[in-house]
Parts: sequence; structure tokens; C-alpha cells
Amino acid sequence: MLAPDETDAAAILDGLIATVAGPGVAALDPTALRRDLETVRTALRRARELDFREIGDHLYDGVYIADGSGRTLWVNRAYTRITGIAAEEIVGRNVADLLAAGLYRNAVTPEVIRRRRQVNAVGESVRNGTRMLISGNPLLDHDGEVKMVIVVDREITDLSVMQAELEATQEKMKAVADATVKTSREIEHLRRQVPSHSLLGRSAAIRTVLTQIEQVADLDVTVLIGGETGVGKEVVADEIHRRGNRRNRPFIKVNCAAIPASLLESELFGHEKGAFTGAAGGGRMGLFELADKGTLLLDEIGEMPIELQSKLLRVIQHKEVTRVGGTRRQRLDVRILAATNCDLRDHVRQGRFREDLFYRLDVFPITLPPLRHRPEDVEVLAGHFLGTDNAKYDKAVRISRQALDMMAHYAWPGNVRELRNLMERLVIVSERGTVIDEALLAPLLDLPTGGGAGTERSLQAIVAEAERRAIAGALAAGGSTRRAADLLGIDQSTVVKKAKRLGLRIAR
Ligand SMILES: Nc1ncnc2c1ncn2[C@@H]1O[C@H](COP(=O)(O)OP(=O)(O)OP(=O)(O)O)[C@@H](O)[C@H]1O
Repeated sequence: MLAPDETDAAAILDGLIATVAGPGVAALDPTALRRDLETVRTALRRARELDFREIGDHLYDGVYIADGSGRTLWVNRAYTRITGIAAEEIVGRNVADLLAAGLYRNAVTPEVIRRRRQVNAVGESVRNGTRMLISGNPLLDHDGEVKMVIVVDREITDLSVMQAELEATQEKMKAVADATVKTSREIEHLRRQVPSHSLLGRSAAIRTVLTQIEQVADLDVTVLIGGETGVGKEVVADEIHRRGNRRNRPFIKVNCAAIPASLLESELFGHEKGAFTGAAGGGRMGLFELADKGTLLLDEIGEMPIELQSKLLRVIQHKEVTRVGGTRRQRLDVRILAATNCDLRDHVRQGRFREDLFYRLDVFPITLPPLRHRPEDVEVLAGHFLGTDNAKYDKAVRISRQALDMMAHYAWPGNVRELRNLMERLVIVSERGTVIDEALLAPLLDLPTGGGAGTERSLQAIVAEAERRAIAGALAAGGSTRRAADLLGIDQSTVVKKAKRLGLRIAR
């Protein structure tokens, strides 16, 4: 690009040369000559200081410059990138020729020259179809004549793509927002359809428990839920959380018996970086922290090692937690629910459970009686499980009145969990439309069939029975799941899982 001063200087030089070489040397005006020479010197100095062509080549927009007659003087690199037209093809040629040659479909330069003012247009490159926003400006001389035309081409293909993307994103966002509204409406609808409580049963005991849940749900007090294994303690905890004002906050459950004692502390309270061998590199948040503002269920609390009980007591009392290996105390707002299937008072008497912790937890006790003490719930529960399993396995299995009576007289050592597992097993093994009767049921409950005929047992049943005996024996001999695990040479968590699956009462 020629700097205006440089152009001026060149024109003046041309004039000077013409004048000096011509006949009128004597007519030279020394003052005007001195002034002209000074202008030339200044212009050349400025041209040296700033190389406008180089600057022009670094512009993102295309630049096209023509003289006042429409003859192309210069284009920058971006012009070639945008239009696909190389400088050599057009420099020195008049825009009228270029139009005639088909390099341009229309051009703003002739219009700028004609109107002597800015002309804007939207155009498209004949070569590559790039869409451009074209803005032509005249550079006028002292007499108001067009000395140069400077045209800037701004690519708008990018802008159109961006616009299209923006519109697509906005549409997607709207779709997500609509879907969210729809989902929350559906959830609300489903919530209204779900029975008001998932703790089923028609016994007086269950009705009492439901009243207690109602009374305590909205309060922040600690609830200690007691009862044999499989009796529904977790269901009660779920209900308390679901009906309480923390229902939309986290509900974290931890089974104190299923986590090895050595890891339980860091699981509950978290640990700082490198607190112990095997600790995760960057430190880790504990379950207490995770449950902040929500509810934490400490299941099988009776299995908590005594050394941890004092730390738990401190956390509950002071409502703050310090990670293992750390010093910083963090304030927490956690509602505690605890569940146990052992007699905690007995543990306190034996020195296995801290008395002060027991009283901290036993603020509002809820006890679920075993299923054998509320036989009237058996039919309701059996019917419910039959319905869900029929739907799950696409069967239409029914159950006879006699079979239901037989169930009502059964002792259910594994309580509701045993009943639930039994119903599922019955649905799985039954043909569509079968009616479960006493004959089908008795062998599964280990009761005499009445007919006296021995049933052939599968290897799987024999193995399950052997496993059941071994685990029951180890639990009885060891007195706790930890010792049972030692006796059997398996993990404590495996003992807990298998005992639950087999409907065994976990002896302490
Ligand atoms: N009253 C009930 N209504 C519906 N389902 C129930 C009821 N009681 C228990 N259940 C079901 O029985 C199974 C065992 O219940 P849950 O896990 O609550 O027992 P638990 O007392 O917490 O057992 P554990 O002491 O072994 O942890 C679950 O599948 C649960 O849904």
C-alpha cells in the first residue's frame, strides 16, 4: 500500500523532474521549491518508519486499493485468501476490465468514484463463493476529487456459520429446558402415584412405626432404628429421609460392618494427602462431608470399632469433622440415622459400645418387630412382591390361600428379606399362570410337605444349604461377623453379604 505522504512525495518528485528538465527552469520559485523538497523529505522519512504494506498484510480483513480512475494499486494477503484472487491478476488493471473479464460480479469501486462517498454492500466471491461485507471509502484530494479508493472486505461466511451454530445451540438449550420441565412434571406425577409410604404392612406394629416416622421426619434429631436383620430398618431410614425437610439433599448410607475396620475411619471422616500407606494421593472427602446438609445412615452401628466410637461421638457433639492426618476442622450439618440389629444396651454392658455414644444415638428409637411377630403383614408383603416379580419376569403367577396361611405360620429367620427372596425364587421357577400351593412352597421353607414324598434337590440347593450351615455355625461360634470371617478365612464383608442373602440372623 502506498502511504498518502509517499504518494504525494512521488507526485511532487515527478512534477519537479518535469519542471527541472523542461524549459522553464528560470521560472522556478525558490521558496516553493524549498517547501516541496521539505515535503518530500518528510514523506520519505515517514515511509521508512512505517511499512504500510507489511502492516496491511497482517490485517485479518481483505484490503483493496485503487486509484481515482479505478486502476488497482494494491491488495493485501487477506484479500487473496478471502476472494481467491491473486494480486498479480488484478494489480495495474482497471476495475471496469476486471468486471468485464468476469473476476467480479459487481464492485463498489466505480460507485465510490461516482458518488465520492462510502459505499457498503454484501457480495460473494466469483472464485470461491465466500460471502463478504464490502465497504469502500474514497480518499479525496484538496479539490474534493477521488484520489484513491480503499475497499475493505470482511468475510461473513464465518459469521453466518457462527450465527447458525448459535441458533442451533439456542434450539438445543430450549429442548433441554423443555425436557427438564417435562421430566420434573413426570417425576411430580409419578410421586403422586406412588403410595404415600413404601413401608408396607397392616399390623399395629407397622402402623405405630409409620406414626413415629411421621413425628420425627421433619425434626433434625438422631434416630436409632432397631430390629433383626431383614426386618425393614433401611426402609424406615429411607422413609424418614424422604419425608423430612432434607429430602432434596444427599442421603448417604454406610454399612459399618461391611467396611474393614482399618478403612472405616477414613471412609467416614476422609483423609488428607498421604495420611497413611495406600491413601489416595490428593486426599479424600469422607462420607460425613458428602452428607453435609443431608442425612447419613450409619447401618450396623454396633459393629463400629470402639476406637472409632469416640471420634464419632466428637463429630456428632461438635458438628465438625477433622480428616485423618489433617488438623483443619470443618463444620458440618448432617442428620444422623443409625441402625442396628443387635442389642446395643447389651453391647454397652459388655464394654463393646460407648455408653455416651449410645445415649447420643438413642434420642428417638424406632424398633421394628420381627416378621414372625406380625404375621398379618405376610400376606400384604407377599402380594406386593408377587406383583413386582410378575411384572419383572413377565409371569402371571398366583398364590393359594393355603400357601399364604403356611407362610403366616413360618418363623422367617431372615424376616422380610427372606420373604422377598422367596417370592422372587417362586416366580422364577414357576410357569406363567401357575398357582403357588403348599406342595411347591413347603420344600423351600424347609417344612414338611404333608405328602411325605422326598423332593429331589439340585446341587445348587445342596451347596447353598452347606454354605448356610457353615456361615450360621461360624457366626454362632465367633459371636460377630468379624470373628466369623476369621474362622471361615473370608472377608468380613462377604460374611455380611452372604448372611443377608441367606436370611441369617447376625449374632453378635
Ligand atoms: N415393611 C416393608 N415393606 C416393604 N418392603 C420391605 C418392608 N420391610 C422390608 N422390606 C424389604 O425387605 C428387604 C430388607 O429390608 P431392609 O434392607 O430395610 O432390612 P434391614 O432391617 O435394614 O436389614 P439389615 O439389618 O440386614 O441391614 C428390602 O428389600 C426391603 O425393601
